[in-house]
Amino acid sequence: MTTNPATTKTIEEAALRIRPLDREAMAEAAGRLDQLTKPPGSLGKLEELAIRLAGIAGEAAAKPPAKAIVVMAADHGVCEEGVSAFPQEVTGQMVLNFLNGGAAINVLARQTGAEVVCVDIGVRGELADDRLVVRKVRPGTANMAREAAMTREEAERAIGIGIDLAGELAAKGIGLLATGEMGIGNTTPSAAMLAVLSGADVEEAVGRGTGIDDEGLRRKRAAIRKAIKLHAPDAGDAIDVLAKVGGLELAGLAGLVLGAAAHRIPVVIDGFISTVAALAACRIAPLAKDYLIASHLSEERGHLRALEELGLEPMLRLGMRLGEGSGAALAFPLVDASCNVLREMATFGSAGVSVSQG
Ligand SMILES: Cc1cc2ncn([C@H]3O[C@H](COP(=O)(O)O)[C@@H](O)[C@H]3O)c2cc1C
Ligand SMILES: O=C(O)c1cccnc1
Repeated sequence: MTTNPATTKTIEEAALRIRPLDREAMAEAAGRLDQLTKPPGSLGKLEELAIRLAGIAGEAAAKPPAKAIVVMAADHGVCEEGVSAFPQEVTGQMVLNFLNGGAAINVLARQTGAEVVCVDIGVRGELADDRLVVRKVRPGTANMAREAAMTREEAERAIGIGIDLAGELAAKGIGLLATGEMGIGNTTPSAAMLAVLSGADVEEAVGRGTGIDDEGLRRKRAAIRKAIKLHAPDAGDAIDVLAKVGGLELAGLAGLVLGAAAHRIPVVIDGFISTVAALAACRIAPLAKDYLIASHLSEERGHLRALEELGLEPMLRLGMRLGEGSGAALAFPLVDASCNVLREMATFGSAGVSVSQG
C-alpha cells in the first residue's frame, strides 16, 4: 500500500509529542482536595477528574477551559448494503443543519458556551458554505463489503487533518476538545473496527444505530462479517483497520485525539462512534488514553465494550444514542465543576471548620 511520507511523519510526530501526565501537579491537586471543606473523596468522580485535569495541564487549579466540539462529517459506501434506517443524503442535510444552529449538538453546545466546528472530511457532493471547514479527503468511502473503505494514504491524510485541526484550535486558545460526528451508516464501520481491535464477536459489537429493524440488523452484521473476511485487517495496526473497514470521520477523530493529547488538551469523548475512533488513536499512541474523558454511556450495543477496551468509565448514563458530540457537550459542565471546586472551595483552615476525628 502506498503512503505519503509527510502525513506518516505528522502522525509519528504527534504520537511522540504525547507525554505522560504530570504526577507532581496531580499530587498537589489531590492534597488540596483533601483540605477542602468536605469529607475526603466525597465529590467522587469530580475529584478524580480534577486530579487528572491537573495532570494534563501541569498545574493544580486551572481555570475552566474554552471549549470546542469538532463534528467530523463523512459518507459511507457501505450504506449500499442497507445498514442504516436513514438515507445517505441526511449526512449533508444535517451538516447544513449544524451550520444553521438547529441540531441537538448546537442547542447543547450553546448551553455551555462551546463552539461547534463542523468539518467536511468526506461528505458526498459539494457543500458550499463559508462556515464549513472543508478538508475533504474523498467524497465518501467505498463499500467495505466489496472493497477497502479507503487507501492507507487516505486514512493517514484524514488522521493528519484531525491532528492539524487540534493544533489550530489549541493555537486559538481552546483548552478542551470534544469529539462529534455525522455520517449516515457510520455505526457499521465503528462496529467492524471494534470487532477487529477488541476481538469481540460481531454480534456483540453491532447495534441498531439510527434504529434499523431485525432484517436490517442481519444485513449489517453480514456486511461487517463479509468486509472483515475480505480484507483481513491487521488488529495490531489501527491505521490498517481504519483504512479497510473504517471511515473518514473516524480517522479524523482519531487524529483529533492524537493532536489534542500532543498539545496537552483533554478530549471529552462522545458515544459509540467517537469511542471507537479514540480506541484507534490509543492503539497508535497508548499514552493518549490519559487525555480522554468518557462523557456518557450510549445505548448503542458495543459502546460499553469499547469503553472497557480503553479502561474508561463514563460519567453520565442518559439512555442517549445520537452522536454529534451530544453526550460530550452534556459533560462539559462537569469539567467546569471539577475546576471550580479546586479553585473556589474554602479549606478547613480558611473557613474555620473542624477536621475529621478519624
Ligand atoms: C437526523 C439524524 C441526525 C443524526 N445525528 C447523529 N446521527 C447519528 O446517526 C448516524 C449513525 O447511525 P447509522 O449507522 O444507523 O446510520 C450518524 O450520522 C450519527 O452521527 C444522526 C442520524 C440522523 C438520522
Ligand atoms: O453512540 C453513538 O455515538 C451513536 C449511537 C447511535 C447512532 N448514532 C450515534
